[in-house]
Amino acid sequence: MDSLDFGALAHVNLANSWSPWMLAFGIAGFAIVHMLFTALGRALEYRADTLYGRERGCELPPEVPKRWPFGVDRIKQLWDSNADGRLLAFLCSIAKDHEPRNMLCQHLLVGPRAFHVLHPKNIEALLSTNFKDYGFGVRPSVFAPLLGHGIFTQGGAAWKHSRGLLRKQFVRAQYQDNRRFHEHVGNLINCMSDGLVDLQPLFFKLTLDIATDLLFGRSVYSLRADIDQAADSREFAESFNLAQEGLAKRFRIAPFHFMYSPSAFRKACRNVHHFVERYIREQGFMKKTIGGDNKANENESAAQQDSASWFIRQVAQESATETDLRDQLLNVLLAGRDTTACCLSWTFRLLVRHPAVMERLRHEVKTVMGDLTSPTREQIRAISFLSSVVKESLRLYPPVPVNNREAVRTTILPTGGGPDGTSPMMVRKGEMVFFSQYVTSRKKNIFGEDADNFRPERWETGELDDIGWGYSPFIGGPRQCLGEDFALMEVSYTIVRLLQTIRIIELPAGEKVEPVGTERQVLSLVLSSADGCKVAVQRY
Ligand code: HEM
Repeated sequence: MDSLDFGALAHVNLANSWSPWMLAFGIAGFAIVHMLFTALGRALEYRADTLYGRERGCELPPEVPKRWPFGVDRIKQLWDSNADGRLLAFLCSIAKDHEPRNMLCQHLLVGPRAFHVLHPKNIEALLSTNFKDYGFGVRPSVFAPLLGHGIFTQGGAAWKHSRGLLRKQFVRAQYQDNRRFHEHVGNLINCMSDGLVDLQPLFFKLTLDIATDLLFGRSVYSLRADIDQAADSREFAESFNLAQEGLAKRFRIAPFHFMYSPSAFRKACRNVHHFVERYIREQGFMKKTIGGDNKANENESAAQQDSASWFIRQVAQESATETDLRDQLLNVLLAGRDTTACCLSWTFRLLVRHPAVMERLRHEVKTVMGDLTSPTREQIRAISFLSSVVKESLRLYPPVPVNNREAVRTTILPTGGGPDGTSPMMVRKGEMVFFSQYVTSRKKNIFGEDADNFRPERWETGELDDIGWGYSPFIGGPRQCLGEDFALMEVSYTIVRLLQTIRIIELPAGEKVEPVGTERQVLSLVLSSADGCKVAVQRY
């Protein structure tokens, strides 16, 4: 019995002392088998993709030359040119080195292969024909702290829902008069007294005021900061700017974005969220959705539907929670605010440097408008040279100058591969495709020998009638900018009113005139001028 007892005891002890080891070995064994299977799966997938590409005649484009391991020299060049405010000029110079086809790929650090495509056929495949083969990669998590889940960061069914919901509101906005613009552009004009004015920061305030007015039905009135702006609106505007700067920093280091989340950035995001949530609650936009029943909103009175807050009310109807509603509005605010401000700012920078264009525009505004002071949509459309000026400004300075997508499955770009650059190119799952309207805009085989020059007349002669995917500052395909019409009307209205109310808007004495595209720029989420948009003004 005794010996039996000892044996049983020894067995138990042995089992106790061996079990953690066995567990560790088991886990390690499982991990190794898992890794082997994953590697095998990847190898098989890689081989199947290679065959798929070979059968379709796919070839790679040339690789961007690099001298140091992992392309560290290239990263340094990108970093330095960005710090110098000349990143896009640097990208253009690389494209020029590879004329005429400009199709390149590169590997940096240990990241996936990245393709750089400029050919309109490839842009069309990327954004339209093979739209479903691409996603945003890390974009959603880069933007998450401020934007949460909304149209700008979503994909798949969630994006489709957001798109359908918001599209209805933007269609409705097209039938509205320009009253909203009138008030805020009036505030802008009041901020300008005779002498030197930097228009760029004023345009950022203007577009924030207009966008918050459209989306929330309540403007934050940042152009009235020195008069009667409410304290909470001021805090929102400041926090939104700070949070956006933080997002731009995270975007710049995209694969390592999680490393940038300082407390000031997190606080700014929190302030923005609290402001919108408080407003939603105070106004009771979600009140009737308690218990998941938001049908009651459909019975809103006609007066409510017509009120200034129609946009937020409509979006609330199809939002499940307060957070969904908040996120959706912040997504649109981010998409629509800086882009429009940059467009206005570059347009005036160009106009004051091209006085003959400014003069002709003034003349056409006067001819159509006479002494009328509140331009309607129809009157704005009748000033046809205005649309050419804005188009040309968006060509040379697209507010979103560089963009990218990540392949969610292996797919094909129709051209650019092989020694003569005409073979299709295979993009494997996980690889990146970069495209740049800024660089494409300077291609002479698309826009002619004077592609680098500001010449709005090129849009009047019919020479660009077939431009198609060669010109897409609002991109195209299923994710085409929803605010295009709104933005163009906002920009046009502002230009008309400034020309009507300010007798002289010109280049200040001593201000530099550099060839288009050689000035210092700031590339954050959008493209702005490092030296602002300084003008000398004299009112009537
Ligand atoms: C000149 C001004 C503008 C330009 C150049 C512009 C450009 C763009 C571009 C390039 C995109 C695509 C981004 C991507 O998918 O990677 C986009 C998307 C979007 N834009 Fe604009 N935008 C402008 C103004 C506006 C305005 C004023 C609004 C709204 C008030 C707006 C709302 C949106 C929305 C909601 C999307 C997301 C569409 C989707 O993903 O389905 N944009 N815009």
